[in-house]
This record gives sequence, C-alpha cells and structure tokens, in this order.
Amino acid sequence: MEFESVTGRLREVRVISRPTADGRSSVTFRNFVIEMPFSKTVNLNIGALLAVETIKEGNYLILEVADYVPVHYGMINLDGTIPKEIRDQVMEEVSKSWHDGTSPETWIDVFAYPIGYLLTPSGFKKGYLPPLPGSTVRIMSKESFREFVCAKNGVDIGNVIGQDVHLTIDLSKALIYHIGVFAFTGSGKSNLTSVLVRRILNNTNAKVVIFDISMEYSVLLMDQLLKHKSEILTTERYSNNALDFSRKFIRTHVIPEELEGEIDRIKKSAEELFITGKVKTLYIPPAEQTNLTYGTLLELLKGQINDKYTAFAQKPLFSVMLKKLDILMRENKISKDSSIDDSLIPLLDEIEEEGKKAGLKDSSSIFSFISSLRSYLNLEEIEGDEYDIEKLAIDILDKEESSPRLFIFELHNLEEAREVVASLLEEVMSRRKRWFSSSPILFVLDEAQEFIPFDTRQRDKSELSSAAVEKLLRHGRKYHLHALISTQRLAYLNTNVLQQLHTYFISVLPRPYDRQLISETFGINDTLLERTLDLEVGQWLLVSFKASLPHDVPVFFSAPNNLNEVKEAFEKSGQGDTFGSK
Ligand SMILES: Nc1ncnc2c1ncn2[C@@H]1O[C@H](COP(=O)(O)OP(=O)(O)OP(=O)(O)O)[C@@H](O)[C@H]1O
Repeated sequence: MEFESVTGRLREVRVISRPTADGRSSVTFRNFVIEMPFSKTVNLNIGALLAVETIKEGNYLILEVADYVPVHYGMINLDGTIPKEIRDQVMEEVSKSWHDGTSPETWIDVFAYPIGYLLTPSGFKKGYLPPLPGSTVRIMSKESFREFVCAKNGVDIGNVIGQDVHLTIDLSKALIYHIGVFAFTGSGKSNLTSVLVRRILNNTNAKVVIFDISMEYSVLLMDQLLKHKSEILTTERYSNNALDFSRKFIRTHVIPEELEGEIDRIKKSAEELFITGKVKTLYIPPAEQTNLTYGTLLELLKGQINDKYTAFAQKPLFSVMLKKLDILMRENKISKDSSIDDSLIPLLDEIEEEGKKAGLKDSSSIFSFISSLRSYLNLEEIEGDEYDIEKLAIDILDKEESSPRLFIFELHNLEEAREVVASLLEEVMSRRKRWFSSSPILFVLDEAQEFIPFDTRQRDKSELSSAAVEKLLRHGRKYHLHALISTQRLAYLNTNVLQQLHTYFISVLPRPYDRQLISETFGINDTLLERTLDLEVGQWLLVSFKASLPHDVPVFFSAPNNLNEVKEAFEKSGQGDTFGSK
C-alpha cells in the first residue's frame, strides 16, 4: 500500500445520532476529525481514502473524506462578543497567513468516516477496530486508490473526481443486483442511463428493454439501435412510408440542444430503422379484454366442485381435472398468472375420455366446460397474427445470437404504459420460469415513481405495474432478469424496493428526506451525502453493496457525455462506416 507524503493526526471521534427519515427510530454515525497541515497543494479531496492506526498492531482503519475545512488558531474563539475592531484586525492577519502558507497556526480539519474496511498485514478485510487518537493518518496514493476502488478488467464509466483515475466497474455483477439512478430533474439521469446501456450492450451479453415514457431514448441511443439487432416498439400505426415515419419521429421525440445540428442525420437514421424493419407496432388488446389465466381456471374448477347444482356424478371428474391441472402447473413451473395455452389440450382430451368411459351424457356440464375452454384456446390462435406482448416476450427471451438485443418501448400514455409494463414483465417472468436460461435481460424503468409509486391506485393501473416491478426486483435475480430504475423523487417511490438494489448512482437530491433515506438504506454518512448537493450536471456518487466494485466504497465521479458518443458515431458513419449495422 502506498501513501502520499503528507500525514495528519486523528484528533477527535464524534458520534452523531438523528431520527430516521420516517421518524420511527434513530441512526448513529461515527465522524472522525483529523488535523492535516495546511497547504494549497495537498492532494486531498472529498472521497479520498485515509488509513489510521488502530488498537490492534499492524491493523489500519480505512476512512473516507467527507469534508475538509481550513482552520486558523486565531479565529477559534472569534465570535460576536469580541469587539468589532479587534475582530477585523484578527481576520486581516488570518487572511494574510493563508497566502504565505507557513503560519504554524493554520491547519486543515478533515472530517472522515469509517467505510467498514481494515488494512491488515494480510490485505484488506471487512471490519472495524477503534483507531488510536493522536496517531498518524495517511492519505492513500492515487495508485493504491485505483487498486482498492476500481474493478480489475472492469468497464470505464467516467473519471473519479479529484483523483485523475478512470472509474472501472464490474458491469455484469452490477446488473445482477439491480441498479438505481437517483437525481433531481436535469442532473443527467437519462445521460447516465444511456451511457450504462451502451456499455452493457457492448461489454456483456445482456439484452436491454427500455420503457420510455419521455420519448428520448431512441435519439440518445440511435447509433446503438442501428449497430445492434434492435426494435423500437410503439402502439402507433404508421403508413408504409419511411419518409413519413422519419418526419413524425423528429416531431414526437426529444432532440437535445446539442444534437440540433444533427437533425438530418437523425432523420436519415430513423428512415434506416424503419426500412430495416426495426420499428414495430405492438397490438395491445382493449383494457376490458382480459386473458383467462391458470389461476382463474383453478378457481372455476373449485367453484364447480363446491357448487351444489353440479351433478353428483360429475364432481369426482372435476376433482380429477383439478388435481391433474395442479400437476401440470407444477411440472411445467406454470404460475397462476400465466394465460392458459395449448399445454392444456392433452389434459382436456384425457378428462373428456374419462367422462365418456364413465358414461356421462354428451350434454353434461363437464363436456360443455371443456368445449368452451377449447373455443377460447382456438380464439387465441386466430388473434395471434399481430405482434403482441406474448410475441415480444418470446423475442426478448430468444437466446439465438441473431435475435434482437435492444428494445425501446415508446409509451405516451401513462396508464397504458403501466399495463404494458405489468403484462410484459409477467409474461417474461412466467416464461423464464418454464424455460430457464441464464442469459441476462435488463429492464430499464425511467421515471420509476410512475410505475412503482408510494401510493398505488387501482384506477390508474399503478397497482398492476407496482406488483410486477416489485416481483422483478425481489425474484428476478434467480432468473437472470434485472432492473435499472431511475427517479427524481425517492419520496414518491415505493421504498420497499430500495433494499433490492445493490448499485446506486446518486446526484443532486435537494430534499433532505431523499438523502436521508439513502444514507439509512446504505449506512452512508450524512456528511458525505450532503456533498452530493455540490455536484454538477453529469457528476455522480456511486454506492455499491457487493456489486459493481471490489470493495464497498462510495465514489464520486464524472460520467461521460452520452451525446458526444452519439455524435462520434454519426461522424464515423458520415465517413462511410455504417455503425456496423445489423
Ligand atoms: N456527463 C455529462 N456531461 C455533459 N453533459 C451532460 C452530462 N450529463 C448530462 N448532461 C447534460 O445535461 C442535460 C440534462 O441531462 P439529462 O436529460 O440526462 O437529465 P435528466 O436528469 O434525465 O433530466 P430529466 O429528469 O428532466 O429527464 C442534457 O443537456 C445533457 O446533455
């Protein structure tokens, strides 16, 4: 381990408690105050890592800098009780001393907190040991910082602020444990999400499905749509004319100011997407038309068994049917929410055969019941020509290398968007359970508070989407189905899901409640989260819990500008390189 030449000393340990954001309990943070010599050139930044001797020989506690302030001895007790003239004189002297830089009365108070790691003779270990007050505190060198913080052979997602180090993360692992992007509007959420999506497409084998209610991702990822096998899904119908499509595309999509000079290229690219069949209209059945699910069928059978008007001789056969249905569902891992399908037909044949053998009349209610189920299944087949949720789910789950990798689902209508999210997630999850595969799929939910709101209402369909997204976050990992959720207000989100996310990207969150919630969920010091208020557009705090990084260290970094990457791709395509179009 290498350190900077400047060292400091541990002066104080402060324990700070405050009520939790919901006011139900309290949280406690340990803050350490370290004195460092004052210098304008010291390599000390928010997020720098420090090592301090502990009570156990050879073991150092690792601290992260959350804030630092220059201090002058002459001003410690300089308050309003001192006459103004004297105050002015003292401040004048103090102000000069910063510039000559040699005053023995100046130093830097560094506020740092333990991040849960010890440097031991055998390397880094998780843990905490009390540090020795008054002992030496060292600053980790740039090289050691890189080794401790960044993922080896990881994917570059920007630059660590103040360290001149490229931040590399383990993207595949980040995916596994779901990702959250939280920041106030205009802080760069869509930009970061697009950067992450393009890195995922180019560095992993994951497929990505984006639910876009702001109509921005088809432009932000235009080069990726052209480069990879992809689909833009819409509920609108277009005439069979690429020019009409591209004109409408420009009118209906958000074109960032920085890309206004590229309108012609965007138009041309939209035409190319249309001509190559990458724009698909999705058929969504009318809201009232609900599919008959296995769960409903179970209920119907139970109803027949318990109904006093069901003929006595038929009741055992309904019970056999119920039992066989249960076996079929268990053997094929069919969930109650799945729509009934052709796998039911052998069971219907069998029961019909049994009924005939038992000598039941043709007009028996069990035969009518079976026959109406057959009509329903036939009807489903007839409707099957349109590109619908079921076919889309099949494309998303397709493991063939030639199958699409990027799906951008453009949904203007919020209620419809919630319904689509719910039905697509249910369909994909139930199919994955039946035909397991380990190829990862990432679902991106922008404006996640619209799909998993704190307050769900049946009327606006948020109950449906909330249940489906919660299920994806809780159980998706087992089936290699993952989520990236992005929101501007945590207070409006169903916060039960926060624990399921192991990688957080946080930028400016002006409301204290939102910051407190994050600091409690992840055990990050409040002082460090307060620093996110100083972040500029495109700067982020990355917090990972056993996911993106080799050690759980909160890191401040600047993300690349996604639009530069789009522009670069446009420029290359202008020089004859055609995005490697598929
Ligand atoms: N890393 C970055 N480098 C340079 N510019 C950036 C960066 N991130 C975002 N920006 C710019 O900041 C502006 C806002 O970004 P973006 O649309 O991604 O924010 P947002 O948080 O998604 O906003 P909203 O909540 O309104 O959708 C855009 O013009 C974008 O180009």
